Amino acid sequence: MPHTEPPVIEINDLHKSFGELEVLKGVSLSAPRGQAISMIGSSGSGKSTLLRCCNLLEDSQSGEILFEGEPIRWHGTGLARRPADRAQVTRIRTNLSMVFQQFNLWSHMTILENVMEAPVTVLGRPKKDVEEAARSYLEKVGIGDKCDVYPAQLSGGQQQRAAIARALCMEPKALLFDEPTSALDPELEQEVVRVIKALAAEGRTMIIVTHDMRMAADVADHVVFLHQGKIEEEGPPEELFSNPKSERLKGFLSATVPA
Ligand SMILES: Nc1ncnc2c1ncn2[C@@H]1O[C@H](COP(=O)(O)OP(=O)(O)OP(=O)(O)O)[C@@H](O)[C@H]1O
Repeated sequence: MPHTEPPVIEINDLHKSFGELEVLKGVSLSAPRGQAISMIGSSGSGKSTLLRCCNLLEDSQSGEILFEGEPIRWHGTGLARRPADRAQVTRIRTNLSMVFQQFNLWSHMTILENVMEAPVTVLGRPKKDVEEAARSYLEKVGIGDKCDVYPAQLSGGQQQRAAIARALCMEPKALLFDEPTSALDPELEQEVVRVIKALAAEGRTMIIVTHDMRMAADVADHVVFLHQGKIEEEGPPEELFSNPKSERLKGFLSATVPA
């Protein structure tokens, strides 16, 4: 029998509320290894929440989350449901590196120290090996000459590329991007988009929440359109963007894609 590899991340019928507000209303999503997924949708549709549920930064009230086929174990139900096994959460979280809109670099550390911090302190990897890897990832994202400067000395685009190098240095199974270009001036956006595109071309598993429809189309193998906490439509970018089926997606695209 052929061996079918489980997806890196699989979510089945996930429900998530903040108090009375139900934000995810039964979402199922699968991120097979090597696939880049763009997640689009109006403000408030639940994109960031879904991304944060993937690496357990948010709790959820019902539904399954699996990492490489391994289900998250829960205790409690409803609003009291929490992951039951902290060690499992830590292991999964270190395998799903997140890149945030606001970069979240440590301001008191140099760029090299920022990139080295988690692999050394969280994963306990030897400093010498991590430094070598960190320098090569900084080179890869085009800021190999910025190792010894502090974040405040860099442009937003350079800081975001440093944050991507930091995520890569954890050698994760997937990268989760939460609006990676939204805080950047348009002229700096492109340098970050180029890096993300190169990562997609390498076959990295990625989920990218974005308002940038061009990036969503260029980078992804698969696009998911979220509307009010449900997946309204999904498919390959060439189909979704040129031949949207649902009226909601048509309306969303006509409001967001420049003519
Ligand atoms: N920590 C929280 N506490 C309460 N409500 C929250 C919290 N985080 C998000 N929400 C609410 O959940 C809904 C979905 O938010 P989310 O950030 O996931 O949407 P989004 O699609 O990513 O939006 P945007 O594109 O504006 O970032 C919104 O109504 C938001 O106000």
